[in-house]
Amino acid sequence: MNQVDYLRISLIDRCNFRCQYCMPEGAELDYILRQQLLTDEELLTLIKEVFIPVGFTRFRLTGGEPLLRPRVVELVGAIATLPQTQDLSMTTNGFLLAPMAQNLYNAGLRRINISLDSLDSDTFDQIIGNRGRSQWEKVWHGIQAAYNVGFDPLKLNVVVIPGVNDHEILDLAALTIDKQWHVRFIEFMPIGNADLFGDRGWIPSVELRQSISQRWGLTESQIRGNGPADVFQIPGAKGTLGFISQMSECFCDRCNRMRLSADGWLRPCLLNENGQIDLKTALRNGVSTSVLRNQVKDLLEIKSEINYKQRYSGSNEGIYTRTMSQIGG
Ligand SMILES: Nc1nc2c(ncn2[C@@H]2O[C@H](COP(=O)(O)OP(=O)(O)OP(=O)(O)O)[C@@H](O)[C@H]2O)c(=O)[nH]1
Ligand SMILES: C[S@@+](CC[C@H](N)C(=O)[O-])C[C@H]1O[C@@H](n2cnc3c(N)ncnc32)[C@H](O)[C@@H]1O
Ligand code: SF4
Ligand code: SF4
Repeated sequence: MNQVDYLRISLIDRCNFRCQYCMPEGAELDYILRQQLLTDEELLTLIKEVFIPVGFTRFRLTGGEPLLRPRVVELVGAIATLPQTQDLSMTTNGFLLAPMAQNLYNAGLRRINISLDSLDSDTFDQIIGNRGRSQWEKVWHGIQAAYNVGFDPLKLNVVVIPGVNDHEILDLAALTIDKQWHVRFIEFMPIGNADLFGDRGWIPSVELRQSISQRWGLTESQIRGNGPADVFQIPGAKGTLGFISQMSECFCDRCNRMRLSADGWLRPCLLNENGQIDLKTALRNGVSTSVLRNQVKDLLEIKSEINYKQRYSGSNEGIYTRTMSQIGG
């Protein structure tokens, strides 16, 4: 059985963007009330007394938009300095990153994944649901700031949506040639916005690899991440290209992760709502952390049975009570 040692922690369900693929358009989401969010203290208690003792050593902070979480730099520092933390990373949309990058780095964050779905500011605004002043430049500054501060690896996440940004694949891939950036193309999953997904909202990674390969050639990279990406490289490029192909290929047999929502629900599989445990309510009701540890251990035992089994069946199959922004991706 795969070792499950990677916890994706959603710090907040709110976001300053409304990406088309992540949230249903126009719908009002039920945001978690402030008093229902895990406090910093509760989160640290769960990490120290529940997750680390059962074997978790790698943590990713996500959201919603994690940089909207009050005192996020302090929280990063508290997790980074735990002796058992082997890896601490963050996934962010980058909008608030430029002025925070150095402080996050100083607090102990070393690697960061930033979403960037387009190099064109109009397309970008369309994807992120922005109707006001363009936000692209601020995100681009965030990426540059993270690079200058020394985040390594620096990964850029692109959700590929047919007819929206698929014409930019080569331009986005070209970013890896001169810079040590790692661009990852993600197949759109039918969770978040069923209407946009439609009958087939994703392009198989193999097709993207073919067009990149025709342009520059493409070799398998020696570098592997901690996650589900298959990593390739344009010959001679400084960075790499990752492909996260949850629709066309199955990587569930190498699944190494669970997810903790901002309101304290532990979720064993992104694409399956079975088996979730409400750790926050238990903690607030005075259940001891040793009992919670045993519950998480039991969940780890049965995780492979809960893991997503149906591959794409040709229709819009995603019926989920939480959107991606609420789960953390
Ligand atoms: N189906 C599925 N998709 C995942 C899983 N983990 C990540 N993804 C997808 O990959 C996207 C990017 O994930 P990131 O937050 O950048 O994290 P990662 O790729 O696991 O990160 P690294 O540790 O840097 O390799 C997510 O938004 C999801 O779309 C997973 O366990 N299952
Ligand atoms: C939910 S976001 C949270 C972190 C941060 N707000 C960001 O966008 O990077 C994490 C990741 O989920 C991805 N994502 C969201 N909805 C998705 C979907 N329907 N299919 C595939 N990936 C999705 C985003 O592109 C992003 O890389
Ligand atoms: S993908 Fe990230 S930035 Fe976009 S709406 Fe979802 S949580 Fe917000
Ligand atoms: S779909 Fe579920 S089992 Fe498969 S890799 Fe993602 S989280 Fe793991």
